[in-house]
Amino acid sequence: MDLVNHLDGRLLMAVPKKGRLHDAALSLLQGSDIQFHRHNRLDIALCHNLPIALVFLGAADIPVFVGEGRCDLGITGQDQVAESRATGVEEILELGFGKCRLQVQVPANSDIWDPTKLVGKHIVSSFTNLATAYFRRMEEEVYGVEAVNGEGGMKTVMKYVGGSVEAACALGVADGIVDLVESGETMKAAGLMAIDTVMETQAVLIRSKNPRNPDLADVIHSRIKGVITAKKYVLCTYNVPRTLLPRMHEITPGKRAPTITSLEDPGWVAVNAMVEKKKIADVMDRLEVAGASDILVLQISNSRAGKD
Ligand SMILES: Nc1ncnc2c1ncn2[C@@H]1O[C@H](COP(=O)(O)OP(=O)(O)OP(=O)(O)O)[C@@H](O)[C@H]1O
Ligand SMILES: O=P(O)(O)OC[C@H]1O[C@H](OP(=O)(O)OP(=O)(O)O)[C@H](O)[C@@H]1O
Ligand SMILES: [Mg+2]
Repeated sequence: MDLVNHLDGRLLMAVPKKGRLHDAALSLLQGSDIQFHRHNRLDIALCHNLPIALVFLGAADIPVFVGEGRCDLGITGQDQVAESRATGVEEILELGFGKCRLQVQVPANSDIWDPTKLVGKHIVSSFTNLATAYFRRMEEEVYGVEAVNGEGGMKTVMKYVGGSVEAACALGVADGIVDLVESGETMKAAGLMAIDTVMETQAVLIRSKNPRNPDLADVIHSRIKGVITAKKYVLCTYNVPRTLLPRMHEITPGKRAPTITSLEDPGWVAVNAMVEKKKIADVMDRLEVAGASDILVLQISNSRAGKD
């Protein structure tokens, strides 16, 4: 198949080809009804039902491709967007997965508790741009702005490695590292401790500032937003005496406002409100105490909020 000719006129969407963001990104595409078949080993897949092609790339390369306008949309980490320094990229939607922190780490048995103590030493990271900017700030604290930006410049030595960054201290290559931490298991296993956070990150939907088909990019944005909202919220419905509505409104304000429907009994109303999944048990307890009855919670399989 001549894939290149088939790409003409299609919106190109970059998706992490492996790693921590791959599965969750594919599940978002599935929820958004972006149908495709990826041939074995091919990094480009045409969608059957939309004029879109998916491009499977490393998470670090995605902001670069989108920033240069070679792809129109992409899913990657905020850390990768910041590290790439891509200027042609907009972060348009936080996706709620791939949450972790980029942290400065040192051997747990070392006496370095303060990151300024790493100034002038050897640092290893996959995020050398972010780490360099961070240590420039530390050096400015230690030596003053002029000394750091003048002749001689940075004294901290920065080295790039593409993975398994945690091994660098044990191998004697680094005094400290800058790497991602989620559960802390990897850091602990490597005998390291975190002494500062460079940035918090999660996966984001990014968009080129000049997408090929802005209307289709908006449609995909809106579909993905709908899937995320549906995952985050449940629909809570209950009956309540009309006189208690002000209190109920406080407990379930909904996303915009709750929907109130009259019942045959003129003294009663039915209420529908979206509630964040993580708060629903507490909300149900409070509704019950406040006098609501027939409380039901329904899963939302998809959603579309419309224009804000
Ligand atoms: N432990 C983690 N928990 C949550 N999100 C993470 C974690 N590690 C990385 N990420 C996020 O995923 C992005 C891609 O990192 P990942 O390590 O999956 O990619 P990779 O290095 O291309 O793949 P691999 O490590 O499999 O070679 C990171 O930039 C970060 O945003
Ligand atoms: O705090 P934790 O839950 O242990 O997660 C953090 C680890 O996850 C990522 O590594 P990954 O699995 O991508 O391996 P890599 O180092 O080879 O990239 C990251 O680079 C950390 O090493
Ligand atoms: Mg990795």
